Amino acid sequence: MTNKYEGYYSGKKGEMLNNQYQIQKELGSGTFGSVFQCIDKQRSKYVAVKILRAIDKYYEAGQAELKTLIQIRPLSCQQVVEVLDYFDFSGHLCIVFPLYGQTLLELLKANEFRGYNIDWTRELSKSFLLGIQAVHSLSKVHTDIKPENIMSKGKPVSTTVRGRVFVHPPGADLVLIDLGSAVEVDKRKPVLVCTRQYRPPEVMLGLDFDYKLDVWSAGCCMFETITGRTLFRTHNTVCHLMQIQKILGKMPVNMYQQAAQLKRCKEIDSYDLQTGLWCFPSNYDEFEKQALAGIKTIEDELEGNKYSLIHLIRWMLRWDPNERPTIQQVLEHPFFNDPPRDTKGIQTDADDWKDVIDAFVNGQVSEQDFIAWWKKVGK
Ligand SMILES: Nc1ncnc2c1ncn2[C@@H]1O[C@H](COP(=O)(O)OP(=O)(O)OP(=O)(O)O)[C@@H](O)[C@H]1O
Repeated sequence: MTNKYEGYYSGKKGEMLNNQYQIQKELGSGTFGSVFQCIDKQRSKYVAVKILRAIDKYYEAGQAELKTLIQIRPLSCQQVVEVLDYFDFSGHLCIVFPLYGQTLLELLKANEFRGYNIDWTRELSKSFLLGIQAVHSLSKVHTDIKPENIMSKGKPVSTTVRGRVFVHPPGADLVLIDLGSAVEVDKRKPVLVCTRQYRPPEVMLGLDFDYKLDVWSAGCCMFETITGRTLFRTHNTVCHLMQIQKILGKMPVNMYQQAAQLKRCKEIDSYDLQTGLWCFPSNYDEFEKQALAGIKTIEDELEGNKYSLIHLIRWMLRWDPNERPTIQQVLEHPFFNDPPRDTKGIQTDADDWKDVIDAFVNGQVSEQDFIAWWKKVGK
């Protein structure tokens, strides 16, 4: 039955869709529709059926998602959701996917938000970055990279390491889902895309965005994978920009100048041109002040981890999208070539390299020079 006002389909257990898919239970729902676990009666296997809302704009969004899914199929990328079938059912566009395990958010929750160790973080990140790379190869920006849109392919398993149980995907197989917000890079419009916590500054400022939007969001997801914590926790744009400022330092003035010229950012008055700082808006919540006080620099937040990871996340989280690496550069970063290490041994390389780190943080060493040095010292 369709909810007349919101257009969601409320599927009942046992109901047949398209004479082939029998509904078992609802797996989740989002802005665009609901996802049900079903049994494919023809192939005798479980599948996930996304039933788009029966409202024109969501039907059209579903068609756009389908188009991207079909375009990406020839790449045979194992890290992007696969489309198995699609059909119209009572005015709802339905898309059939393999049944995956749990979202990265659910996995982090199952581990009580303790985060994964560095070796798991490397493998899990590589997996979803390859998914993003496939989307970018179609000249599209995903625009909604977040732990809820990254899923374990298989049913998660529990492993005990030194008395501690942790839940993880079998292998490190993750898959990027929800291509419903993907936009062609040439046809993108300066609209408010991306889920709040993973939204980069250029989107908040109303500037044009491109592939580097996904790089920012992926950096936030990598931070969350290693720490178990969401990097930016706020619902207010200015407070969000202030949190970024606390972590990364001052926003480049040219970004303010562009935003002021384009006049798409209604919070622009909270930027103080004299000090070059974002300042609390009049409508901020006391909670926002506390959240800001709890924020440290990336180096402090990730203290105790290998510097290659700290360096990479810092690079992915540059204010200026032009200074962020491409997904290709991310995947080629030394972090992904580090030999796996046991959690006990990883402590920190940072002490050995303090001078180079300081030079990088102070802007005296460029990314390229840093990587060249890195390769030279055999890392
Ligand atoms: N193939 C799948 N297997 C198992 N569960 C799935 C699958 N696809 C989606 N889900 C579940 O359904 C939820 C919603 O899916 P999806 O993100 O595609 O919907 P949406 O309406 O586009 O959401 P959003 O509002 O985030 O854009 C997911 O977070 C996940 O929990």
